[in-house]
Amino acid sequence: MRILTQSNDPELQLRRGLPFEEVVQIEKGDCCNVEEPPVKINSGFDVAGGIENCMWLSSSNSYSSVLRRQHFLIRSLGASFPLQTCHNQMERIHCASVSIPEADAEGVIRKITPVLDPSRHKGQAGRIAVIGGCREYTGAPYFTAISALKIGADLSHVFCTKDAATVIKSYSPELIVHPILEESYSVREDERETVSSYILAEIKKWLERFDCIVVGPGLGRDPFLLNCVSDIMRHARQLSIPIVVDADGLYLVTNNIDLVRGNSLAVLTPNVMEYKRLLEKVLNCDVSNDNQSEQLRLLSQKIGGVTILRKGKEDLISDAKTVTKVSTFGSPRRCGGQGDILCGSVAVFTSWARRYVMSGIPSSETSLNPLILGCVAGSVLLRKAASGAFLSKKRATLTTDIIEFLGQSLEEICPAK
Ligand SMILES: NC(=O)C1=CN([C@@H]2O[C@H](COP(=O)(O)OP(=O)(O)OC[C@H]3O[C@@H](n4cnc5c(N)ncnc54)[C@H](OP(=O)(O)O)[C@@H]3O)[C@@H](O)[C@H]2O)[C@@H](O)CC1
Ligand SMILES: Nc1ncnc2c1ncn2[C@@H]1O[C@H](COP(=O)(O)OP(=O)(O)OP(=O)(O)O)[C@@H](O)[C@H]1O
Ligand SMILES: [Mg+2]
Repeated sequence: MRILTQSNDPELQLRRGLPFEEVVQIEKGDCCNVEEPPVKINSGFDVAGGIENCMWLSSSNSYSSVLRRQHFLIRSLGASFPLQTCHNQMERIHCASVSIPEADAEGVIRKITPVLDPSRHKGQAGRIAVIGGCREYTGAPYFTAISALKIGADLSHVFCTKDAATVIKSYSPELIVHPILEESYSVREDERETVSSYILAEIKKWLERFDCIVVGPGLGRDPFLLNCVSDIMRHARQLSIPIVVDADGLYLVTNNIDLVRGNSLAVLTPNVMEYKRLLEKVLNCDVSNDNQSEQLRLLSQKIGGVTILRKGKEDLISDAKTVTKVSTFGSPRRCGGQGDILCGSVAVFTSWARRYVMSGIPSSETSLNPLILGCVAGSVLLRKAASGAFLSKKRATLTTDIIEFLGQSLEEICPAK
């Protein structure tokens, strides 16, 4: 038997003309007769003699049946490999790649979505704040804030610059827009200290009322503005307010990772590029497609266990302890703004998941990190709304169309009693 020595990717093996061998699942600790000694999986434990979750591929069957069987066996593994130490050249795991378990995302939504109880009052279904919106970007903070409302939050605030405030207010009377932030061009050098103190004091009046804040959509990269937002993030952390960091908030955090390091109430939602930049900065390595699960978990661990939702064709989610994914629904349309919807969705569901977990209802979900639950729920709802919008609008699908499908998508998963 030969373990895949070149790569986890059977297709790559094929291209290299290497033969496959019988697909065999080896139970943990089994010994097996292999012509070659088992390859050491550099994961802090020795597999010589006993095999830990290794896979072989068969040369007797056709490639597709091999791949099918391999996927079946991998799914049955459901294993979580121990952490890999990350060198500049990620050590390759010499076993077929292990698929990441799919979350029961709709089940999570049904569990954590609160009933519309007539005895509850305004605000109890969620108060969300978006910190973002500048001269250049006004759509993103609107997408995030209105999505939170459309999903079921009671109040949605936007803290943005003066230039952006009038524009965002004009998009919707539903949003409470605070023109508090400033960019460098509108602040004299000698006033910066005073202005940034004023900005923090103004936001402090509101912060502790929020169940979750989203930092980044349409924030832009103005140094003065980002410095003020850093102070706001530190204050939110002192108040133990959950925080979702997206878009230019990730630009800020990637360059100041201590803003979120070790914050168990922080969720990062990087897209492909933002993830690449974060990985380079924190782990000093490239994105590896061979062991996405371990790499994501290691990244989260290196940042002290923050929850990371790696956006993409499949949304991968980890808090360094668990790794799960959401790959259902989705649409082939890649219009700008879908990530903004996602972080608004994650913010609402995270606040609901925390209430659910703190309610003490005995359930398998209550043992999970509520931020993981919020990411799973936030992701599947965005993806379901995107697929609904695409079915109706096809290539003309816009982010505003997807937002219009959020309510119906949630209703289909979890009907309002
Ligand atoms: N209507 C509005 O107001 C909206 C405002 N928004 C706000 O804009 C700000 C910047 O956000 P962003 O997404 O444009 O910047 P970022 O993600 O750094 O991409 C930079 C470059 O990376 C690349 N790239 C991106 N994705 C990739 C992929 N999947 N796979 C491969 N490559 C990929 C791509 O480069 P290229 O393709 O040109 O090589 C892209 O140009 C931020 O504050 C956000 O909130 C947006 O939310 C949209 C709606
Ligand atoms: N190739 C894909 N196929 C299906 N769904 C995808 C694909 N890429 C992303 N998605 C879905 O779209 C969501 C947003 O991902 P995207 O990469 O567009 O974020 P973003 O670049 O931050 O968006 P924004 O334009 O708002 O900044 C993801 O959470 C994922 O569910
Ligand atoms: Mg984005």
